Amino acid sequence: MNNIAKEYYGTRVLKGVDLCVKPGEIHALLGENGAGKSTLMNILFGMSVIHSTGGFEGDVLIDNEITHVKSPIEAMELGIGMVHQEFMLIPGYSITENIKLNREINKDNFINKFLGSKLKILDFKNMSKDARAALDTVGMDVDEWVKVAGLPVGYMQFIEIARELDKKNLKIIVFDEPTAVLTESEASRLLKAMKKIADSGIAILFITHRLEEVMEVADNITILRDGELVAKVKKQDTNPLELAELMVGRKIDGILNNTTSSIQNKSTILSIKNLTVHMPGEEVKGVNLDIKEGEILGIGGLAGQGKIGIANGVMGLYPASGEVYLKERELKLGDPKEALKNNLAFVSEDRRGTGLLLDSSIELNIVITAMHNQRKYIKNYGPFTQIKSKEIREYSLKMIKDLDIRCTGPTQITRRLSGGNQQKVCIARALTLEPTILFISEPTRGIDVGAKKLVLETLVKLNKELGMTIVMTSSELSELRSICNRIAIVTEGKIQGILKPDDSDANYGLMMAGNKLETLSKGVE
Ligand SMILES: Nc1ncnc2c1ncn2[C@@H]1O[C@H](COP(=O)(O)OP(=O)(O)OP(=O)(O)O)[C@@H](O)[C@H]1O
Repeated sequence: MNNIAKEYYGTRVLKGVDLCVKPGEIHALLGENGAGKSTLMNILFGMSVIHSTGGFEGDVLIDNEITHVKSPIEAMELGIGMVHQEFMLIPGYSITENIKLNREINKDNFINKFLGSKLKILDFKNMSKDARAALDTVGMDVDEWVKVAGLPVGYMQFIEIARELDKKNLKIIVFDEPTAVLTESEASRLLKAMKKIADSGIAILFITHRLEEVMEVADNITILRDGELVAKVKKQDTNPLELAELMVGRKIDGILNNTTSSIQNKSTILSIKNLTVHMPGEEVKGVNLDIKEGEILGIGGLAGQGKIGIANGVMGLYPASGEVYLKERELKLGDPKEALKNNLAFVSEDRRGTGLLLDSSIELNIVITAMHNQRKYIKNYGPFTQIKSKEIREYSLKMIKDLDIRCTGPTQITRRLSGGNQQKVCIARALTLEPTILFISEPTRGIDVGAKKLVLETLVKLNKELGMTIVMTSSELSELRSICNRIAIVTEGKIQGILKPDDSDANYGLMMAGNKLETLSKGVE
């Protein structure tokens, strides 16, 4: 891609960017939230958001030929593939049917010989063979005829990749934060699969915020900042700190280490008893957990083991049974309004379900739930209500600064923000409720290294200054260990045990693999 420039509604978001990827290379594309990575990829894929907003300048060359891709279908025909962050699989279909969707193999039979090709039947044997080959490349040994519904979320990513690999003309494949939903072991399997794919001559464009992964697999790295190309480096000539500094344009200090205060004398604020939650792929099967007032409790564990289901169950988003007590009051399960009424707030792990009002301003999105549920920022004069616009503006500006939301200002509509910045608006919206307990899942998913620290710092600040109890679910152990007082590990839908943030890596590994470590972490519970 040569000298690419793009404007959205008068704002330049790409300014003369070059990106060159060779066959068989793993090329990392890095940049802060809003740096322009997705926009560059949208140009490569010929997405309509680009054409409908005035197109772009510069040239895209594929195999040295200027090729302006007009649509995603054309991109696919040209051998450009994409592994979506939001899985696009059909749950009721088997793995093979998903891999071969729209590229089914047919065979002749007695009837179609006479009545035409429309009556050909599916050639299951050859479809199976192709699916198996693609699954083997990504190192997935699950049966290829198993239904996708109910498989752990970690598997979905591998099926998406297998589907791309099965397209025989694939030349370049874009991985957009592929490990964000994976656990550490799954992520390392994915990185291995990426190397194997690259070895077969397919180029990989790797977008990630995890710099250690870049150091592990990338050959070359392109870094964008504010829509400009700031550096092209070879992996062997750099290190994660330098990459982080190139991305944000300033010195970065290490991940914060919260000096966790003792929770021993604290009383229980939320008591969960025998909770079961029917969340597909994240079933909770009898969780007992006491959450202490004013603590930051981490919930960790491998994908598909149920850690994600706990907050979703308590907040009433999935059918649940068992008992949950807020102090002495029993909460009605299965009703999201009940949770909000009791001043519990939730930042979901599900990016698609974040429910932003995409055509409304950042400031309205930040305050809307608090306005509706708590009558905050509203003044009543008899039958009339007035919105406190000045206070909303001031508060939004503070949130924009605290969470480093990259935008043109509080009135910008959220649709025009990058994915990571939309995430930050969701976090700000939950914080505005000043909840008694904040459930926050995967708080830094999709958020760049610089802003990650800010988000975690904001959580610590709210915990310390307002005494907010926080329950944070994350697949990043380092993140849990950096700010939590205690970390509950979930395996097979139950709490396997509770660890201290400074317990050894080996103990974390053992517990996540399902071992009971009774003698560990005395005094933690
Ligand atoms: N549809 C749109 N309309 C207007 N502006 C947009 C649109 N999509 C993106 N932008 C703007 O373009 C800039 C680059 O955004 P982009 O999504 O490319 O960033 P990114 O590097 O992919 O970020 P992230 O890591 O958060 O996904 C941002 O300033 C964003 O606000």
